[in-house]
Amino acid sequence: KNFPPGPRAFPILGNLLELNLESPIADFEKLAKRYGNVYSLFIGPRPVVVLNGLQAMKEALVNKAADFSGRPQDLMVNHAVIVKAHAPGVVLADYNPAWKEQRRFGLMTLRNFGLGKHSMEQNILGQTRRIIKVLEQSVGESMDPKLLFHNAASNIICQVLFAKEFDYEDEFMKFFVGLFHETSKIINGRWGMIYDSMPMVRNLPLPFQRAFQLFKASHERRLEVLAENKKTRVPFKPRHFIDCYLDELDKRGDDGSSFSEDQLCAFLLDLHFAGTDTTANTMLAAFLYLMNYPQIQERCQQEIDKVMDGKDEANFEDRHQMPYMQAVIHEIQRMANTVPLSVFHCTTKDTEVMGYSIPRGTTIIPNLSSVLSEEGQWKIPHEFNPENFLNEKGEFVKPEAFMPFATGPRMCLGEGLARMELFLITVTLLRRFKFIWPEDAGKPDFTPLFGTTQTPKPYSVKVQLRNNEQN
Ligand code: HEM
Repeated sequence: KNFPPGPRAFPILGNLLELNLESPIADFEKLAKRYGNVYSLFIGPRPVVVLNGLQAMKEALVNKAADFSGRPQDLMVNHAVIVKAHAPGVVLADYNPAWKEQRRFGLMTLRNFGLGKHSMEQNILGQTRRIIKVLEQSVGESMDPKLLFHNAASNIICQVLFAKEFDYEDEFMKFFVGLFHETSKIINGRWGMIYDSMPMVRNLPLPFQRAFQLFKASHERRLEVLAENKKTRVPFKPRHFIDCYLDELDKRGDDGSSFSEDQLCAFLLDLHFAGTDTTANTMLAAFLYLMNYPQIQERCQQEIDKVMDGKDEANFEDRHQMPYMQAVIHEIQRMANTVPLSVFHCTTKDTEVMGYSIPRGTTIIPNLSSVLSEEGQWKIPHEFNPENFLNEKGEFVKPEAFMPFATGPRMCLGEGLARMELFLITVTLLRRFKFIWPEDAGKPDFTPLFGTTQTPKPYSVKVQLRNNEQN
């Protein structure tokens, strides 16, 4: 009763046949025009409510945060990623004291382990130097930057988690970057939909079993990393996230808290997965736009040259002197729309949003995409234009509708790290190179490939060394 309106559902598949599963974003937009900013759908037998626009998003995720911050528990992603049921990690954990405890620990540890401090900057700049080396070898030639950014993002988070970086050809690196890529495709694709809609097929030897195998194998690898670190660990002299977590376990003993080695293993995967694909795909979008808007790229470089004059390396504080660069990076995030439907939420009790009643246990899709291009919230909602983040004095301003990291208590835990990466990598690369869209590349296609994390269609870059003093 008083459930949000939506299209009529068919048995078994619900509304799946009406959605373009290659990318349902445009269909979601059409449905909002027809039914309003809060509407319902059936994904298979499961009712879901889609939230669109800033007002609905704020009412649900911020004002009624406790009602809307659960996570659905019986999707393929839960079954595949969570190898031990009692240790769900953070991303997929339901809204409960265990999640809160783990999240608080994660945030605090990321902060203490150098966010905003020198060590995290050095970590990011170190990986950027590796990118530079590869790009220098390709001056004048076209090259696909995809793995470059994935490897860099993976190494940055591995440094935080267990103080290790890997060669791009290393088996461990290839395994994890491949795991993220392959399992996202399965979970977000047709096989994931079939698994979620038809419980009777779940045990059949269908292609989605591959995702289960890969996550199990990744669990074994995480156990190996943990065992290796335990051999050299000195209690209460933490070197990285794993040590901090083990110290916390020692401190707590058997206090009945949610801390355990299994939880640590789940947390490692969460941070590695969530911290790799998101940042790397945003970086890919960044260079796609910068190459195809050469005047914007040049204006960034002028600002960078001015602020960096006489300095060897950028630091995160430099952003305050670079309003244009800040505007460009935020505009890239707005257009990249990297996590378009957030991570699905779930209601924790019977509740209401925008006047509609939503029963407990309803899956909620926060359509972040709808807010990032919402008319009325942006000066130029449907175009790539840094003016969206600049006032008349040329100062950087961040509109409330900028929520690529979502909002509310479940908001991205890695926002601080991600923002630092996007700034330092982009500024450092733009200072050294001019990025050119290859002559034979045809017209750019900005429409991303859909997924929990969207990525630009494959493309190539060409770089030229810039003639500043640094070169
Ligand atoms: C541009 C980069 C990134 C974007 C756009 C992004 C976006 C998001 C979004 C939309 C969510 C879902 C929030 C919700 O459920 O309401 C999320 C959750 C999360 N992100 Fe990120 N993220 C990025 C980078 C990172 C990085 C670098 C890390 C790791 C250090 C990270 C770790 C997490 C975790 C652990 C969660 C789950 C939080 C929870 O459930 O409490 N993310 N992120």
